[in-house]
Amino acid sequence: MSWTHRDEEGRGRRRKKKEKGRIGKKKRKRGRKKKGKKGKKRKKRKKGKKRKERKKGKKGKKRKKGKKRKKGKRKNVEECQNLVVVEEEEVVEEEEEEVVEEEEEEVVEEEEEEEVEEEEEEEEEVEEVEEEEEVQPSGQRTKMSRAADRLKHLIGHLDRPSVDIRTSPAASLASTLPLNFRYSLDNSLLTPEQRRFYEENGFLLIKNLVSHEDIDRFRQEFERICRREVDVPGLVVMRDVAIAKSEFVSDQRAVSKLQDFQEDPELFRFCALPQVLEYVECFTGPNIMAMHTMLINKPPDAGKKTSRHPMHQDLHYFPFRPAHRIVCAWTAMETVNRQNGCLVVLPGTHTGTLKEHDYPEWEGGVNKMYHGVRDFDPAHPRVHLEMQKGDTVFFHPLLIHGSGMNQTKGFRKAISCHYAAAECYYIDVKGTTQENIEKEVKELAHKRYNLDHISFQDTWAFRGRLVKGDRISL
Ligand SMILES: CCCCCCCCCCCCCCCCC(=O)SCCNC(=O)CCNC(=O)[C@H](O)C(C)(C)COP(=O)(O)OP(=O)(O)OC[C@H]1O[C@@H](n2cnc3c(N)ncnc32)[C@H](O)[C@@H]1OP(=O)(O)O
Ligand SMILES: O=C(O)CCC(=O)C(=O)O
Repeated sequence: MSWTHRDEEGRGRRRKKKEKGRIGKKKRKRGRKKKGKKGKKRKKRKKGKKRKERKKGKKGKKRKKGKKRKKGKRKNVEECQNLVVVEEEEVVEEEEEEVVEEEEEEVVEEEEEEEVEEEEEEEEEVEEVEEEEEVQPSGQRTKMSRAADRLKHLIGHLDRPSVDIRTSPAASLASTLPLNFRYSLDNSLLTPEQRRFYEENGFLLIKNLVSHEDIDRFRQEFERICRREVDVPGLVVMRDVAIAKSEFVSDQRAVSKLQDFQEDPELFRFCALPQVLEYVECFTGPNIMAMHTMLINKPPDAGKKTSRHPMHQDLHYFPFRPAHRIVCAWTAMETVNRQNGCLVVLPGTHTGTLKEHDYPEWEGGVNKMYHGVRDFDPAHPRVHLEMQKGDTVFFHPLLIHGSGMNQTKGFRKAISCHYAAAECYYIDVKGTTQENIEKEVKELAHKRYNLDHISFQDTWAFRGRLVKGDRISL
């Protein structure tokens, strides 16, 4: 079963296939684009009355939509199944259902879902509704079928102009984005399907994105660091809690994670790889900061399950916003699977809020700063992201995720970077659920660097590096 959206190598082939099916859609799209601005304005005036009438009828319509809304939700899970491995039995049944679904039915579902969204967002999207009606050159509506009309509207959504990320006031970033494309920006890289997948699930897996040659170089550099052949300023070396107090071994067996390798030119190359950045840009926009870097060397579990990473949301660690302009790129440096503790994600949780985090009550102890979400729905479908060397997953900082125990004898390696739009802004976490991590980070800064008055925000400003465009507010 395939669980990725795209294999880089297979990209061209699949695109061609899709293109074929989209010819009709494209024609309609072109028709709309040809409309001039004057025509649009004339239409706007005429449509004012229509809008009022629509709003009048909206309340009654909304009540009827309850059933359809449910259907839309189910579809999110189904789409996810098409692209990822889902173990839950229930979900497998749903997947089988989907296999027998006709293409036609899918289109109708899309239309229905779109209709629900359309109504929910009608207030903000008046402009777009107008644009849809302007497709007719004569000013009169053609006899286009209702279904085709809706499909055209959907295409209109996929074809939105870029969302403009401004430097200030930062708060406007969150409020001005259309709800249905809240988590990604207009771009020419993601297919509508990929974009929709990220919007609905909060992650996107791209196969074979980073070359084996690059990964081998990162591995060699990691080994050199472990052998202490290179000294990297600012680097934080973590040992698993199970071995932290044991005798020092000066090789990779003693290191479970490297953090903050921004001053290591070889490892930091990962953060600036063009093929990674082009995906990152779909979420952050063109001004990109690499805020946090890690090379994770998940050790074989010493029998106390300390190699697990509790379920968490990365945003818990970040005093900057907005969340939807932050993204993590996590690349497998070898095969990662359930045996050696692959990533586990709860699809769709990125649409929720930041939850309270604290140390999990694990018998075998837990690594420093490894906070877990206090409560999440244990029945939420889980997706195990099994990946091959070079595969890269991009995920949202509110997505609840973690990783399992490494039950093998090998060290499971991955390299990652958290990126943020340089336009993001720092927030004060006082009085929020992030106060506990703020306290720990400040203590660590004091202990390591003797920095007494450094703020939580400054620990990030100090470590962040620009990788593309201009450094703005971060
Ligand atoms: C300019 C200021 C810079 C400040 C640096 C801030 C770092 C902030 C990290 C933020 C992470 C953001 C991540 C976002 C992405 C999502 C995630 O990855 S979630 C997980 C995030 N957390 C971490 O990655 C932290 C992991 N922990 C570590 O890296 C290390 O534990 C450590 C915090 C670096 C340990 O540092 P330090 O206190 O300097 O360690 P030691 O001096 O070696 O040991 C002190 C003490 O603690 C014991 N110990 C050592 N390692 C561990 C461990 N892994 N778990 C538990 N305890 C550990 C050690 O035995 C010593 O104990 P003692 O009793 O004092 O002898
Ligand atoms: O690599 C892992 O095991 C977990 C990484 C993770 O959860 C993270 O980067 O936030």
